[in-house]
Amino acid sequence: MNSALKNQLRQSLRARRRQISPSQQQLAAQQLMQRIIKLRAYRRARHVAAYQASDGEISPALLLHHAALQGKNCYLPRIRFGCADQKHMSFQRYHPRQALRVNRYGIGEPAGLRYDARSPTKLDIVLVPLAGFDKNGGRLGMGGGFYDRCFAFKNRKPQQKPLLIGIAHHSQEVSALPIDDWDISLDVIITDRTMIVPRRGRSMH
Ligand SMILES: Nc1nc2c(c(=O)[nH]1)N(C=O)[C@@H](CNc1ccc(C(=O)N[C@@H](CCC(=O)O)C(=O)O)cc1)CN2
Ligand SMILES: Nc1ncnc2c1ncn2[C@@H]1O[C@H](COP(=O)(O)OP(=O)(O)OP(=O)(O)O)[C@@H](O)[C@H]1O
Repeated sequence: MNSALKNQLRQSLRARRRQISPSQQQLAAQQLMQRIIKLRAYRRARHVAAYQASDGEISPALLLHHAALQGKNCYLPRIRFGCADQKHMSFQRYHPRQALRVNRYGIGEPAGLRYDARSPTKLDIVLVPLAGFDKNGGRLGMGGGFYDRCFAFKNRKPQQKPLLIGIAHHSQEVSALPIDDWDISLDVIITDRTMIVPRRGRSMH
């Protein structure tokens, strides 16, 4: 069963990610930002979504800061649980340094009454968190299916916006992930060491 295999891999990759030292985390975040700001897709983007790093994830905070200074609109995911614990995720407008509220997973998300969400189809680029990735654009997430549901439309029309950029520490690469039908694939993967464009990904330069 894929789900047992995925859970096992997820646990070990998350444990590995949590071992990364604070100084290596800082360096990795800088290297990541330097790589992303060179991309044409980033320079052209008006609406950029990322996430609030947690659990040893590589931090997109420097990049979001850069994006805000460039006058781009920034967004963070906000999760919601509906009837029968149905999981939903939206992208809420975010200004770096804005106060965040911690969700049930201990991850900061935009709070407050202003519900300034933008449709996922109207974002230009999304920096996607992941537990593991492979060179084909395969992604292993945290197991909630939040990103898979939110960007399911990309599986039908891969050329459609937004560009999904998986970001990770290089040590999160695995040779081949178990992939299910519903899994989204990444258009490009950027780590602190490299940029990987899966064969069916769009041209990035
Ligand atoms: N930084 C960040 N934000 C994100 C995600 C992410 O992967 N990274 N998400 C990507 O989807 C969504 C949140 N998804 C998550 C799903 C599971 C767990 C998690 O820690 N699960 C625990 C069990 C917790 C519980 O059920 O009480 C675990 O597996 O140990 C965290 C986030 C939206 N925001
Ligand atoms: N498009 C979808 N529609 C309905 N259910 C889905 C969809 N995508 C994923 N799921 C459900 O979500 C659950 C978790 O999937 P999976 O383990 O692939 O999550 P993940 O990609 O690791 O998580 P995340 O995207 O939150 O980081 C699965 O049980 C799956 O049935």
